Amino acid sequence: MNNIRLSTVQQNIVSFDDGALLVKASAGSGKTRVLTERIKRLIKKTNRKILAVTFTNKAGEEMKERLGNLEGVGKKLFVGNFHGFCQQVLENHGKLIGLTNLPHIFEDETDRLELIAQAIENTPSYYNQYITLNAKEQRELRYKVLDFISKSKRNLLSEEDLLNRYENQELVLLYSSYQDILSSQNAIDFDDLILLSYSLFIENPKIAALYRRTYEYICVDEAQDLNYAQYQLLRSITSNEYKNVMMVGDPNQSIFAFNGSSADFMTENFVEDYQPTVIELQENYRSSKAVLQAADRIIPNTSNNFNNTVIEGIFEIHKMDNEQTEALWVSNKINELIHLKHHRDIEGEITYEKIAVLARNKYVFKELTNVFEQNIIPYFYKITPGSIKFESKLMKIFELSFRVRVNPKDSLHWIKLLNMINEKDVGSLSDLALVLEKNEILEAINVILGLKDDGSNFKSSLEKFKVSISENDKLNDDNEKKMILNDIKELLEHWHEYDKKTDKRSLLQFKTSMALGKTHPLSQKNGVTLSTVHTMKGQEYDIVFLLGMDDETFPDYRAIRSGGTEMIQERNNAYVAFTRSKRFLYVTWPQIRLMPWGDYKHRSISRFIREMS
Ligand SMILES: Nc1ncnc2c1ncn2[C@@H]1O[C@H](COP(=O)(O)OP(=O)(O)OP(=O)(O)O)[C@@H](O)[C@H]1O
Repeated sequence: MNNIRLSTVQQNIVSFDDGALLVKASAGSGKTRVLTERIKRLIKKTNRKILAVTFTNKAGEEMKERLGNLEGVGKKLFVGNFHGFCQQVLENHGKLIGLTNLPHIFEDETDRLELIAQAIENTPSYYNQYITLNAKEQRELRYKVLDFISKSKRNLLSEEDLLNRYENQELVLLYSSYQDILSSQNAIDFDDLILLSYSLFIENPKIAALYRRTYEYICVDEAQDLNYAQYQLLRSITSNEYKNVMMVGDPNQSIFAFNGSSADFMTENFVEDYQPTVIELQENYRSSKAVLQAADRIIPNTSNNFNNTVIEGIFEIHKMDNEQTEALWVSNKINELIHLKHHRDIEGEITYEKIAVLARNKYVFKELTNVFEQNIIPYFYKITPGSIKFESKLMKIFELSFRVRVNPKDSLHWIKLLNMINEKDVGSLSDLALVLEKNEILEAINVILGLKDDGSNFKSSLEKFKVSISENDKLNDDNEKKMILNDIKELLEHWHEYDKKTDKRSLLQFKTSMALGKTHPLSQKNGVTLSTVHTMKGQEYDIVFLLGMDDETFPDYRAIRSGGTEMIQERNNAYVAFTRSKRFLYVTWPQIRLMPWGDYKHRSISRFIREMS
């Protein structure tokens, strides 16, 4: 990797000095590569710091890994996503906006929806209508309110702005009620992290100036994914006189519009506000000719130079009778490739780890995983890093108790905990320990009560707990025991990741780091990767299967209904899927699909594929 010779255009980006820079780069053109090389150079050059914003923790970690043990990396560079950066801003200066205790993050959507239900209950005018609705309508309404709150925050609107702007004052009342509940539990959501940091910079220009002085250079990767709040946050730090901002992105890979992202912040606002030098990177270094020609038929003229590509590669489209035959075909093809071992287009031996199966949504994998299990093909789901999703009941109880331990005001999870163990009228974790009979639940609670705030006995306590569970003869459900042990192992892996990256440890900070997805072990798992396209952003595999390319699955039926931006995003999504492949790309679609409500439906080929021919 380090021996790669950069092209002249890539070199120009790496050696770019002061001023604003916009790098518009198509898929596989080496964006991440040049960004890393430029940061490497700037670290050596500057006495101050560099802020590198990535959109996924994985991208950040990869960047750190590529920078290796270069002197100064630890001290001179902040790499992370916006949420991680804001968390640090609030940790250091939150007091200035009244945050005496650092709030806890409620990262799960299901938790936030529950708070919405509480907020509705607290708002009588709304509640009276709400209870007349059926369960499905109530659920839709909770989502609608959550969406309204999230959108308002992403547009940096204060409650006062909302009151002036919206006729539907009840929605605004719900917003206030939701915020009150959050703050009574000393909690915030992800959108608040950005909103609060933005307010902090706007209300305290001296702090913004301090950040300007601290960070001599700011680099934003995947800048096509910026949303309004993130862009304004950057503006609030940089103000008008600061120009050393670099943005790198690809408008054709913009696929998060549903989160308020738009490539316009990079291609229009940034250009207008900072007047950057613009450099385009178009040569694709990743993919074979076959893959590039196919991608070019999804979105034409993105990477013009594929005629120079020497590796031929494979692109095939296969029509299947139904989902079973589709899954079987993929599984057989994988076996065939594995047995082949070598192919002149692929460097090294063909292994399961070089293969990914992508789909528009995770439901498409159902048949495939059955067939993989029967044919003993190892696989794993790639998930967006976040908190651990424990499988065993005991560790779910552990997790709820841990949340309450680090945030005693967290009544949402406290009530969930009591419901889960059928207890009521208990006020605290230590009281709970007094009323529980002697079993593994009590043991879990005692482990949590025994943890020191600075986390110094976290590892040893969890290891002891693990031994005790494995020796517990009363746990006679072998499956549950296995799940508990797996869950503890996973928790310890997260602790390990946290521990190795942190100097000043604490239980609270560990919980926050998990919520921010910073503690996910990066190690590649064994087997074929299954992933939705959104989760596969920025990754590459030698062999890619794109499963379920029937119309209304990909593009998604809702996008077809809405048209406009949503369909552009769907096409971008297909483009991202195609360009993840380095060498071989196989697209499949079933002519009959089992629908979620239980009947079979005839399908036609995805319009994106049909239009290619
Ligand atoms: N000058 C070069 N010569 C050879 N290979 C290169 C060169 N630049 C980049 N590459 C390789 O091309 C591939 C794509 O690079 P990288 O991941 O940086 O691209 P990207 O633009 O970030 O991709 P995407 O946006 O599609 O995720 C990598 O395998 C990288 O090592």
